[in-house]
Amino acid sequence: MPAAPADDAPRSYSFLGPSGTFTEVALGQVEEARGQIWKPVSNVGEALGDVLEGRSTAAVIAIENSVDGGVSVAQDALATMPGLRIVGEVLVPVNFVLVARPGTRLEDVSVVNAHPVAYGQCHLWLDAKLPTHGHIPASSNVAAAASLLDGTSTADAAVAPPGIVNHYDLDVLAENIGDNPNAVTRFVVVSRSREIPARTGADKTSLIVELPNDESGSLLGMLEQFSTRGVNLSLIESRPIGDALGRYRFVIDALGHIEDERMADALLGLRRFSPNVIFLGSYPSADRTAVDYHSRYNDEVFIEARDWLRGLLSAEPLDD
Ligand SMILES: O=C(O)C(=O)C[C@]1(C(=O)O)C=C[C@@H](O)C=C1
Repeated sequence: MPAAPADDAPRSYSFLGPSGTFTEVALGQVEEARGQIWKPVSNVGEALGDVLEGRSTAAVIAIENSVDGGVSVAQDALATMPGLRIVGEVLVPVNFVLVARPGTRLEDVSVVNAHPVAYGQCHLWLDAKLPTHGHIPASSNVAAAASLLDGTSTADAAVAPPGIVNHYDLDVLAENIGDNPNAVTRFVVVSRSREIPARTGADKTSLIVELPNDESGSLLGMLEQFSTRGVNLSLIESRPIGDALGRYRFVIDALGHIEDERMADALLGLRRFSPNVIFLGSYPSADRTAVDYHSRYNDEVFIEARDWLRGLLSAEPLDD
């Protein structure tokens, strides 16, 4: 295992680069990262590898977009790289421009370079304005834009964040090309620390859960672990496990903290039920909205019920 850095050593944060990405904007919202080392990397796997192997204290990665859904590359990496924990989340409003080399006109564009998640958020506009265009996937939108100028791209244009013109000498062919003007991307801070952020009352718990094989109703059985404890979910997505057709794992965000009795009890239920539960972390939710739940799922109600059971088992004489 890599040696732990000294307490006063500068901390390093890996993020999808180069400079100018939405991921960098997200990192800017992470208080602990201010004044620390920011390390641009080429992809999510490299960012998480940096954390696992001790080259970085933490990584910031995109995990969910309000238009395009879960970022599957990030979900799959978290499912298959044991030892990582989510310790925080931030939300970034996203919108996009189409940029090209100076002098290019919109009608000259036949191939567009874009990160797949950004492309998924702009395809209505692109299909309407450039119906015959082709798409080349990029590692990030800023990398797509930069490659138009360094001679490495065969594309005519790139989808990029609006601030791109502050970094590169490119023409903006169109603004606000996102399909939804209110699009938001959710980013998570991933670390190797086993320390769970303190409970705030406005928390999320991220999990990956597999279902028992070939049991009818097992999806319902998994959901019941949450519903019978009054735990609400804010995200549930299936991702293929990859070893056979029809085998999926579920990526879940549940509202609450592992120290909430109802969440702890749901986790115990999941652990008994599922062949594989990965606890990815409990952390304050970005919108700081207190978790709403019925009073019958208060901590006190769980504690009282446990005391009642203990009382039934004890040899103490009954009170009159
Ligand atoms: O960070 C960036 O700017 C990216 O290009 C990556 C990314 C992503 O990975 O989802 C980030 C946010 C946007 O929603 C689209 C793309």
